[in-house]
Parts: sequence; C-alpha cells; structure tokens
Amino acid sequence: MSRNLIVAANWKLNKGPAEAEAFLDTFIPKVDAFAGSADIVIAAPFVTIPALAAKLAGNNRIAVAAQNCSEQESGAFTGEISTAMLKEVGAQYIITGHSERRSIYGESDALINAKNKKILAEGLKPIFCIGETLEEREGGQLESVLRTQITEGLKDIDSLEDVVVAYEPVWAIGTGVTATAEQAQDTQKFVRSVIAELYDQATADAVRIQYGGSVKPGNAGELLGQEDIDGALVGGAALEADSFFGILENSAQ
Ligand SMILES: O=C[C@H](O)COP(=O)(O)O
Repeated sequence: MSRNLIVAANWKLNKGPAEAEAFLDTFIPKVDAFAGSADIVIAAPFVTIPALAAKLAGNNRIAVAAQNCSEQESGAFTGEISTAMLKEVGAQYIITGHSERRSIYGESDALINAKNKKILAEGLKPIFCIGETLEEREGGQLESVLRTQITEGLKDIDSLEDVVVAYEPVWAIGTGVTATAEQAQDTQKFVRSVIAELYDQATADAVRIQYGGSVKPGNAGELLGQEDIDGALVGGAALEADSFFGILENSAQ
C-alpha cells in the first residue's frame, strides 16, 4: 500500500510572524526546487498563522496548521480559539493530543476526541498524537496505553480519510533520544492493527501514521523508510529551514 509521506513542522512556542516569514524566505525556494512528493505542513503559534497563510497563498505544496483549538463553537470560553477562526485565517490541519497538551495542560482522551470531531466537522484535518511514557513502555503498558488513546480519541469518528495519526513516544520528544527505526516500526504496525480492529483493513492501510521524537536529517531516511512510518512530526529540527528541508530531502520516496 503506498501512502504519500506527510512531513510536518511543529514550531511549538517559537516563531512570531516576522521569524516565520524569514524561515519561509529560505524554505520556499528549496521546496520549489525539490522533486519529492511529500505533503509538507507547518504548525505555527496562533498569531503566526495569518502571516504564514499570506506568504503561502497559492502555494499548494506547503500547508498551514494550528497546534491546538477549542472543542467549543463560540461563547464564554476565555482564551480559546475556534476551528472556524482557524479555518478563516488559513489553517488546514490542527494538532491534537500532543503529549505536551496531555501532560502540561491535563487534556483528557475525551477532550481530545471532542477536538478531533470539531476539527473534522469544520472540514479541517486533525494530526492526532498518541504516545507512551518511558515508565509505561518499561512497565509493559505500551499496547494498552496506545489502544486506549486511539479508541477514545477516535470515538464516534466514522471515517479516517482526513485524519493523520502521529505516534510520538514521550521519552523521545525533545530529548535527542530517538526510538530506533525497529521500535518505531513495530509500534506503528501495532497502531495500524488497532485501527484495523476498530475500523477495517482498508482504513488501516490508508491512514497515514507519522513518527515524532527527535527526528533530524540524519535519522529521517531510516525512520521514514519503514513500512508503517508515513512521515514525521518534527519539533526542534524544524526550527531551521535547512534542517527541516534536510529531513524532507533525506526522506524522499
Ligand atoms: O511535535 C513534535 C514532537 O513533539 C517532537 O519534538 P522533537 O522533534 O523536538 O523531539
């Protein structure tokens, strides 16, 4: 089954509009000259999205993403941003379930599920993150943790056509410790098997599963060359245009 790679930058709490524009000044010409077919996504802070979207207007190779959204439509929810607002300013994807949102901001599987449903109802695409802590992996809970996150996060979602899943072992995020290609492949094969159980084999074969956690130009080729790894969600190494482009280049199919 061939699935087009999807390589996404998650800038986290980095880059206001001016820095983002400077990044694109270097990055866009590289992508223009690049023959690879991967879908490219940049997830920026909310206030940076309009500048990114303006600079990428008419560019059909690089899509814009948000890193979070409200599960609510509108109303008295101070500090929240709706999917409709994000769509209006040019976001096409929204990250959900990132481990930093789960652990630092206490987001539950139920909240993440509500966000996934809201994003899909808005006609946008969730990049739905799952992943285990080192303690959970070493304690033999890897499969049960992932199974729960997948089952609860995708509850009552009929089609995965617009859903991207990102497997990010928490112990590999921002630590410089990458899962080995074998560990990532084995786990992502398991993730796909859970999706086949919950949906069907055709859905599991079609859904794209990214790997995230200390991906860099030097390890992207091996990781993204694995059968069940269909792209990357990149944090630190996506902050510099050369390094993010190096990941794309080294993972070209
Ligand atoms: O969303 C991206 C991940 O948290 C990975 O971050 P990292 O590449 O800095 O390890």
